[in-house]
Amino acid sequence: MNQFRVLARNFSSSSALQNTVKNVTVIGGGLMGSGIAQVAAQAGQNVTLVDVSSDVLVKAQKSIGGNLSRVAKKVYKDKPQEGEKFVSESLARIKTATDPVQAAASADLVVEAIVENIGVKHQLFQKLDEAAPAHTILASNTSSLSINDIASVVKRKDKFGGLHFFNPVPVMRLLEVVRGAETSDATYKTMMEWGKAVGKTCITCKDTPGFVVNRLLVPYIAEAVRLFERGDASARDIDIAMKLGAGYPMGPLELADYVGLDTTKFILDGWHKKYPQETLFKPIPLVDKLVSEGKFGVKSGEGFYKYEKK
Ligand SMILES: CCCCCCCC(=O)CC(=O)SCCNC(=O)CCNC(=O)[C@H](O)C(C)(C)COP(=O)(O)OP(=O)(O)OC[C@H]1O[C@@H](n2cnc3c(N)ncnc32)[C@H](O)[C@@H]1OP(=O)(O)O
Ligand SMILES: NC(=O)C1=CN([C@@H]2O[C@H](COP(=O)(O)OP(=O)(O)OC[C@H]3O[C@@H](n4cnc5c(N)ncnc54)[C@H](O)[C@@H]3O)[C@@H](O)[C@H]2O)C=CC1
Repeated sequence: MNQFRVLARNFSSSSALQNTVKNVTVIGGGLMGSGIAQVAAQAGQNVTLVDVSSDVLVKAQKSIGGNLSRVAKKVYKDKPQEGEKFVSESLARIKTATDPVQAAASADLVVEAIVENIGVKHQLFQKLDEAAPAHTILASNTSSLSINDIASVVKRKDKFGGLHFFNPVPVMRLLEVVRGAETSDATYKTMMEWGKAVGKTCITCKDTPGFVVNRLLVPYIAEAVRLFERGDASARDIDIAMKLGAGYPMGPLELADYVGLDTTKFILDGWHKKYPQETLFKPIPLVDKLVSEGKFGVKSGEGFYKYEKK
């Protein structure tokens, strides 16, 4: 089913959840945080979007507005006035802030989507744990770090878990709900219900490297780069092969450019350090070279392919 229809259906289906999660604070207003804020606001929740940078928040509001209009054009194709109302009401539900402590004080759920750095995440969660009311659930959108490692600094380990979204958030239909070692049944249930309320299909995974999707995607992308590095096939042909032969929407090298080669390197290096015996996670000289040259993929204008700079 089309994602936009799923969203439309869910605008009215979140009433059961409204008793538990009414106010959501999303920390990190970048690529993922802005998407998470959008889907929560679309589903009728009050959202506070927090970033250290007010410029990022201005940019996030602009991109959310644009993406909401895309949704409205599809869901309210024949009712443009309702579409406009949907956009303005959803936008009005999103407040912005630069102080996570203040923003957590009124939250039922906090979703963290800041930089993928365990030290920075620890500093933030320590503050949030102190500032948020006792009932508040704290969750991380980390793509590669361990939920238990992140949760190690909070007291409320029973109210901590992983909510892993996919890029682009408004379009990708999956949410991975990750239980840490001490996540309670009640917290898990609320996270699953919240995911459904924001229009996602939820799957559950233990706290293992990359959960389901990235555990499979990272070795797949890594093998594609190694294939290209060996000169077995051109980048274009590898991508065409996986799109037309395996039905993927993007080929593996296009996808590596899309998620960022710096991110790919960061994940591989982190996992290699933690699991040195696992050959699938071994560093890839070509990725290291491209990253050292500043070729991160779409965001820098060049990776395996060249892109127009935005
Ligand atoms: C080493 C790896 C390690 C991973 C690192 C960390 C990452 C993670 O933790 C987890 C991840 O996110 S992994 C990445 C997951 N994402 C993917 O695999 C994306 C694959 N690509 C696609 O699905 C489509 O090309 C895509 C949907 C992107 C674009 O589709 P198309 O090529 O058909 O382009 P369009 O025709 O422009 O768009 C299709 C429909 O989607 C709408 N749309 C696109 N972008 C949007 C956005 N940003 N916001 C809202 N709507 C959006 C677009 O309007 C269109 O809608 P329809 O007209 O209804 O089809
Ligand atoms: N980019 C992707 O495809 C995906 C990323 N993720 C994860 O989501 C998280 C965020 O990733 P992106 O949105 O791509 O990053 P991004 O770089 O676009 O956004 C991160 C934002 O966090 C802000 N920030 C940094 N430290 C902060 C702090 N202490 N308090 C408040 N804001 C702070 C930055 O100013 C920046 O705007 C990471 O953990 C990443 O692993 C998960 C799924 C997919």
